[in-house]
Amino acid sequence: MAVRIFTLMSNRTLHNNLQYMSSRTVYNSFKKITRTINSNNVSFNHLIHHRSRKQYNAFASPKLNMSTNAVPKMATAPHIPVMSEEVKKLLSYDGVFLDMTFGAGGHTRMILQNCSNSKILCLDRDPLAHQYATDLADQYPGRVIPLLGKFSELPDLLDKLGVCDNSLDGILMDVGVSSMQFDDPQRGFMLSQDGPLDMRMDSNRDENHLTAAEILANIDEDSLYKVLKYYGEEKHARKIARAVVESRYLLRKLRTTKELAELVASVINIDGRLDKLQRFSHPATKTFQALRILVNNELNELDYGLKSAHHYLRPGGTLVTITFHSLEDTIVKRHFTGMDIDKTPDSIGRGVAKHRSSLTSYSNSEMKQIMAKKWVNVTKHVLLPSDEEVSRNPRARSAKLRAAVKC
Ligand SMILES: C[S@@+](CC[C@H](N)C(=O)[O-])C[C@H]1O[C@@H](n2cnc3c(N)ncnc32)[C@H](O)[C@@H]1O
Repeated sequence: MAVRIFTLMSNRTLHNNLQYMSSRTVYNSFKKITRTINSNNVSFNHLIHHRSRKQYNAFASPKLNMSTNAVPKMATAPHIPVMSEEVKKLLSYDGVFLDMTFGAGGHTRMILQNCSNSKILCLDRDPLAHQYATDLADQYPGRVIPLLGKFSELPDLLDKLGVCDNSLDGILMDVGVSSMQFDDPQRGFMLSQDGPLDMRMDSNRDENHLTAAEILANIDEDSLYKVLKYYGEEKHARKIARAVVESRYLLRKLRTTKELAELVASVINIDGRLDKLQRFSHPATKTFQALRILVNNELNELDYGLKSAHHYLRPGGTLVTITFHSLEDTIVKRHFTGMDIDKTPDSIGRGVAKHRSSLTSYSNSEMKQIMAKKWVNVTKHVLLPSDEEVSRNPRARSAKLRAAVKC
């Protein structure tokens, strides 16, 4: 059986994505990773775990008196929506919205309650989140349309519903992993508790979607090094990549989060690092981040999602994005500033410098490119969560919010 790592990923999109990292070598390494994984047979026998579902039912239950202003408690809320007040201000008008990252529906619920004539299309790639959206649709008849799929599947899903281009009034993308995904050891994102090394946001939705364990069992050292270096910004990428490959000969294949976390900790030989809040962070945190991005093809998906958002928003409609690490924020920034995303920053700089030295003004084609602006930024600078929010919900600490209106 041929196994594809990146479904629906054209070479062009992959190429564009990797340009963000300003490195041609990463692109080449990914071609190699894709080839390596294409040539392997794997089995898919993971089950979807519904533990978090119970939490959600408790959270969504009318008995808990879910008002918009109520801050859900950690013990009951499966995911606390980040920068909700800021999102509320930016999307506080009636219309048809698209929540591209429904999760546990915290932001959607806030929009439904704040804008009583609004309707919301609710997309998520995770079947568990989709089930939550279906439950919410029962609570708000005729106002919520649940959609199961990835950003790259959005055009097909919207086509089936007859949603036209340039028609949506507002879109939200709160990218990354939800607390339901993080906090369930069976999903494989967690460092502190053992579980299968899975990391697929889609669970078993696509039988060709490889788990982290399957990738680690097949990837070559150089490709893994590049994944860890660019997606994880991991200083010890080379050592870790070598150890993972060598472990195949010494141990049985890496199968659990604990096995990987221990291997990384033993290799880089530091007890831990401090995060932004000066809290202990496990030495394998960056390795886990890199793998998660790879398993879910997150940067390509984000690039595709931003293009689709532009396509379906009406002129004057607002897109709000929340990202959680610099690689994602760079992609959003480059879309919003209209930087030519097929060019690296270096090549743009060199091109302009060369042009300026030979001519005193911009050429017609360059001028057209400047005029063809797609977005106008609503927020002058990136918005960050307040100290109060971070102390209430430490997971908000690295959030960055940007908003732009479609031209
Ligand atoms: C941070 S959570 C969103 C939380 C949500 N705003 C809330 O208030 O509960 C991110 C969600 O986006 C989903 N997601 C991430 N990448 C996606 C993609 N490419 N396509 C569709 N959903 C995606 C994840 O499955 C996850 O449920």
